[in-house]
Amino acid sequence: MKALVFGRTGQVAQELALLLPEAEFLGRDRADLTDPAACADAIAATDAAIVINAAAYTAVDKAESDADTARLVNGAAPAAMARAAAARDLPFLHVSTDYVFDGSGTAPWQAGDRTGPLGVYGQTKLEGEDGVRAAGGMAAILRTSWVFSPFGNNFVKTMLRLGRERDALSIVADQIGGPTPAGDIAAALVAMGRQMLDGRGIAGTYHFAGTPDVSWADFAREIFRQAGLTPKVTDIRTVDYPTPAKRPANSRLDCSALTRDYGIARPEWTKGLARVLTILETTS
Ligand SMILES: NC(=O)C1=CN([C@@H]2O[C@H](COP(=O)(O)OP(=O)(O)OC[C@H]3O[C@@H](n4cnc5c(N)ncnc54)[C@H](OP(=O)(O)O)[C@@H]3O)[C@@H](O)[C@H]2O)C=CC1
Ligand SMILES: Cc1cn([C@H]2C[C@H](O)[C@@H](COP(=O)(O)OP(=O)(O)O[C@H]3O[C@@H](C)C(=O)[C@@H](O)[C@H]3O)O2)c(=O)[nH]c1=O
Ligand SMILES: [Mg+2]
Repeated sequence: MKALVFGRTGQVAQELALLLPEAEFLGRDRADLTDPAACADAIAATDAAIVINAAAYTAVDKAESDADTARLVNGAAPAAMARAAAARDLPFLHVSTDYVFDGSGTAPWQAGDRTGPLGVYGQTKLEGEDGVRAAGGMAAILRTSWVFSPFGNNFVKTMLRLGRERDALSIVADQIGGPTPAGDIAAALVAMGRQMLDGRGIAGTYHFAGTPDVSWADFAREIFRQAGLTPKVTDIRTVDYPTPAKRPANSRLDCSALTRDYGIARPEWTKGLARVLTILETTS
């Protein structure tokens, strides 16, 4: 699939590179998302058949004190990309987050549910979504959650480091969501892209997360179990782990629309975790 991908070093971008060696990946040096017009120019000039945005400002706490940058990268740039793609009739795939929701209740969120971001990251990601939806064209937004991979920074790699350093860890147990392997996100994007290029795509906002839903503490326990590490994990509440940005308590995503419209099912994240641990073992 001849794709133009924004992002080169990120988790999803690196997994996309494994699936799409023929695609073109634009790093920060080729397209800086703080310059939305430059992103639009790259799309205007491309000979690719489809555009994927896998870049974002993902430092959730740092965004609280760096809102202007986060707003350009997560808000203005995806909007400009979507307009440029629509102007050329190119399908556009964009990735978003569970953090657009306020985390209330316990029911899995549907794509059309009321949003209510609790912090700057979620707010700016929502602005990006709104810009993509307003641009029209064959655009799909894939909201996902709790992404992990062998690449970059993520909760799995943090836990492996802390689990080797410490005998005991305190992990929040009142935030519930679906950990999602970046490799499965990349595969979902490729499958959606192919269906769009075949004329079978449906524009809209979709959810995609690994199953089952768990707390961060339970996620940590499974990481340690599979990795053969034995730190004691204590459940704590969000109020006992203060952070600059507030995070949603309920991040459960209802992913059934993606299965209905694109035939893509929720991946079992324990399997993706095993693959990630194998890759990390053989590369470290
Ligand atoms: N990580 C997660 O847990 C989750 C992520 N998502 C979403 O999934 C998508 C992919 O995330 P993920 O792969 O984890 O992201 P990463 O944090 O792994 O990577 C982010 C990427 O964006 C790039 N980037 C950041 N700022 C700029 C900029 N100004 N110009 C150009 N590139 C920039 C980074 O480049 P560089 O290396 O140069 O900084 C990096 O390649 C994003 O849309 C994110 O919001 C959704 C839910 C959960
Ligand atoms: C390291 C650590 C974290 N935690 C908590 C903090 C937080 O609530 C949770 C996860 O920590 P993180 O810093 O990985 O969380 P965070 O960076 O907020 O992860 C989010 O990233 C963005 C990009 C998304 O889009 C979200 O889907 C989500 O994946 O674990 C502990 O309770 N104890 C610990 O020792
Ligand atoms: Mg983080």
